[in-house]
Amino acid sequence: MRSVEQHLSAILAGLRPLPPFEQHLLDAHGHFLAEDVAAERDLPPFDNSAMDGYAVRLVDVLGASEQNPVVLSVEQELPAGVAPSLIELEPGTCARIMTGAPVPPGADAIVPVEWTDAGAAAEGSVRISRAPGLGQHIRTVGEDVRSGQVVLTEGTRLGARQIGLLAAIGRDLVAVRPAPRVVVLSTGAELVEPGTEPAPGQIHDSNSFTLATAAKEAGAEVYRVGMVADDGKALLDAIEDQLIRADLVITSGGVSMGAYEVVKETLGRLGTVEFVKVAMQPGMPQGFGVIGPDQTPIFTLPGNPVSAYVSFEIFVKPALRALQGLATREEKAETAVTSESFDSPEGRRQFLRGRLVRSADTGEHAVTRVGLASGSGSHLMGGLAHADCLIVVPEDVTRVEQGEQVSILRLESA
Ligand SMILES: Nc1nc2c(c(=O)[nH]1)N[C@H]1C(S)=C(S)[C@@H](COP(=O)(O)OP(=O)(O)OC[C@H]3O[C@@H](n4cnc5c(N)ncnc54)[C@H](O)[C@@H]3O)O[C@H]1N2
Ligand code: MOO
Repeated sequence: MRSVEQHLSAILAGLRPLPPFEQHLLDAHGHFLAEDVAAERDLPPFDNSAMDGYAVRLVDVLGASEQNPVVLSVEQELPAGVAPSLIELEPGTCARIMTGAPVPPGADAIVPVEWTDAGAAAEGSVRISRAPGLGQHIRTVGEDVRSGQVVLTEGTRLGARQIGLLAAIGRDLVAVRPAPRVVVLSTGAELVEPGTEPAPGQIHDSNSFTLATAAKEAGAEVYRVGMVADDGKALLDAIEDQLIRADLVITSGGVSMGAYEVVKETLGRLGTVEFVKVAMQPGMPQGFGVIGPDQTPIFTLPGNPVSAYVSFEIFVKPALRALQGLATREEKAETAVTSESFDSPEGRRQFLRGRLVRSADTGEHAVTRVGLASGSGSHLMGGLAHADCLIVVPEDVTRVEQGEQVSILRLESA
């Protein structure tokens, strides 16, 4: 049997990041940057006012107070957007200025309009009753971002705040990784679509829904094909039809030891997909390889619903990250104290469904505690839906006692 690490390494060795492409800002949203972005100009690009008020020479207004106001003649009018042909502020004068307007040469502080009579007393002059500090209310050139500074690094996911920064420094196009296009199909003669009444012996296909939405949560663009009959030709035809729009294919079912293991039998014959046993529970029977003219990677996950999901978390998610040019796992290893005792199979890494327990009094947990969300059966979907982490029990541990530290992997929810 292969270890989890050996199988993951074998998978990652066969994957390259998808080629980057240039996108307009709005379309780049949600994608990962494929370049370091440096600012081509300073931000703010020029000294400008943070207040509606009056640009002054500080020496002219020092000591101004309600009792001893200073009166200055208003020689300039500076709305935001004025051309930079600014005139030097003469001593004893000031400029009426709006928020965002460039500060004229000579001015070294802004008096907010609230500290003045707004020119009410006499035409062409303003009465100032309070002095600002040196440079007060002036936003200086480059104080936010310097020209040449790297503002966002490769691998950053572009959300609203990052897109806003790119726009602020004047970028309209950025190189990003495309969302991997993932095709999901399920095999099994017993499967029917949700919303239809299963005949005796039939069950609803849940794997293709779990896997499609998990792939979407991991940043993929997903095509759920649904169910394919347990027939080798139908399976190959369905996969070949889909390859045109796939950067990655995921199947579930048909990979263990049964008499009708269509995936294993059909893809095994191609010689490019390897079927192995991995020392884990759930998720022991695994397949990975490439298929078609473009050597599209394909995962053949086990059919048991929890096995398929755990296999996705442990193997497919890192692969989707690799296709997007990212390090394989984002999360740091965490630990928690178990509130229950349980057994674990020898020689296999067990991934149990866990639920973090919040302390009733504070709502905080200085020590993270975790309980079981369900038993370890690979068919128990109810418990999986209520889990918020996987408890990871090493291969050589067969018993965990209540109160012991265990490793956990947090599960994301939409
Ligand atoms: N003799 C052995 N039997 C089994 C072994 C083994 O080593 N020797 N391994 C077991 C383990 S572990 C797993 S996991 C499963 C893997 O089975 P397959 O990948 O071949 O999947 P199926 O046989 O098609 O289905 C297994 C189980 O899951 C249900 N299923 C399948 N697809 C779906 C779906 N899309 N939605 C919901 N449920 C699905 C299916 O009905 C079966 O109950 O093999 C064990 N057996
Ligand atoms: O290894 Mo299977 O995936 O436990 O149910």
